[in-house]
Amino acid sequence: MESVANQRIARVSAHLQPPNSQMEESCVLKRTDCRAKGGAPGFKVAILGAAGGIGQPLAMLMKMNPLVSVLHLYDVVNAPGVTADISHMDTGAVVRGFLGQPQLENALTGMDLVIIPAGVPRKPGMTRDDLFKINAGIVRTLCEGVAKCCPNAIVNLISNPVNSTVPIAAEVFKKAGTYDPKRLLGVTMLDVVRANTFVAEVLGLDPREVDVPVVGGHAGVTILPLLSQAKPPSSFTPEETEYLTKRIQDGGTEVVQAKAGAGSATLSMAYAAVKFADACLRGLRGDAGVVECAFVASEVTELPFFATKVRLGRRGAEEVYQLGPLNEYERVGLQKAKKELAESIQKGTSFIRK
Ligand SMILES: NC(=O)c1ccc[n+]([C@@H]2O[C@H](COP(=O)([O-])OP(=O)(O)OC[C@H]3O[C@@H](n4cnc5c(N)ncnc54)[C@H](O)[C@@H]3O)[C@@H](O)[C@H]2O)c1
Ligand SMILES: O=C(O)C[C@H](O)C(=O)O
Repeated sequence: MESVANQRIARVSAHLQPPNSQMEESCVLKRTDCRAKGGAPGFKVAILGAAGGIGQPLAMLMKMNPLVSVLHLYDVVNAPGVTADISHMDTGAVVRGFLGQPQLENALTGMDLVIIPAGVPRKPGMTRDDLFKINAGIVRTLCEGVAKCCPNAIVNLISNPVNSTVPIAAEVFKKAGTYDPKRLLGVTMLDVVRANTFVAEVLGLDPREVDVPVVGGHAGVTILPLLSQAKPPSSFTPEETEYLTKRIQDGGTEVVQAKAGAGSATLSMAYAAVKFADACLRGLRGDAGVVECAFVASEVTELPFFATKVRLGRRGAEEVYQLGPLNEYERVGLQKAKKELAESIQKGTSFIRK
């Protein structure tokens, strides 16, 4: 006769996620039989592209974030392995893995925040725009999933070229009738992280004491650090300004060249993505005064999207801040940035509208 325990196991095993079920077949006590069933309070976060160079350290850092109660890891490859690995960390978030397109909807349903680092990275000699051909379609498919399964989620879009993928996402959401410009944020945090680091080096400060706004977009000359607004207030020689601006604009290329064909920034990007996601979650929680730079729908310039400081709240980017006073060097940089940005935005928009 079947034991009561086995009957209970048979009853609950129907609820197992597919990536876990193979592993659980060999166990006598199944995970769903365990006594602790209640999740900690917190937010539900999905990472799309979770098995990648950014995705893996990002998943690890989000598993360590006390604001996260449920972490969904989705990829078209290797999601079960990354999920099994991360799920053994003794932090609060419950981790579930999802593999391939048929599991995208389950990965997204009920999510508060969706972070998207899915897509191919650069190799030496490529621009971010060279990634458009492959990544535009990936972002479209994933955003269609978001529109269907979690239309109220905040989206943090990392996949390059950000200057075009954010307009693509906006058009997908418009088409689905779910577009809320406040909830769609292109992640430019790595530019701020780099600016803080490089400025701190020049000034001989701890980078944690430095805050440099970086506006515009996320590629080459569209990355515009506002050194005149750096905190603590500092003056820079023309040589320092030129060196810092170029180094911040070329930070991504510096890493691509150093990795020599093995991809682009992953670890510093995961750090930056978590810094930004944490700010979004604090905003969602209702914390006051959460302000970061992001590439968002904007009326700050004549362009429909632009990166500036935004205030993050329960509805996403609740306030988009003006540029503030610029010096002559920055005004010239702004004109160059806008020219290139306009083309990249148009390219993204027409990819969906055509
Ligand atoms: N915004 C930024 O500041 C910033 C910084 C660094 C990198 N990036 C960009 O992030 C992207 C990812 O970089 P990476 O180094 O992690 O690349 P990677 O190749 O290491 O990882 C990408 C992951 O995406 C997955 N993927 C591909 N198609 C998918 C799909 N349809 N659905 C779900 N997952 C899919 C791949 O399987 C892979 O695991 C690139 O486009 C890169 O240019 C942006
Ligand atoms: O440079 C890249 O291709 C990746 C990313 O956008 C970065 O800034 O590091």
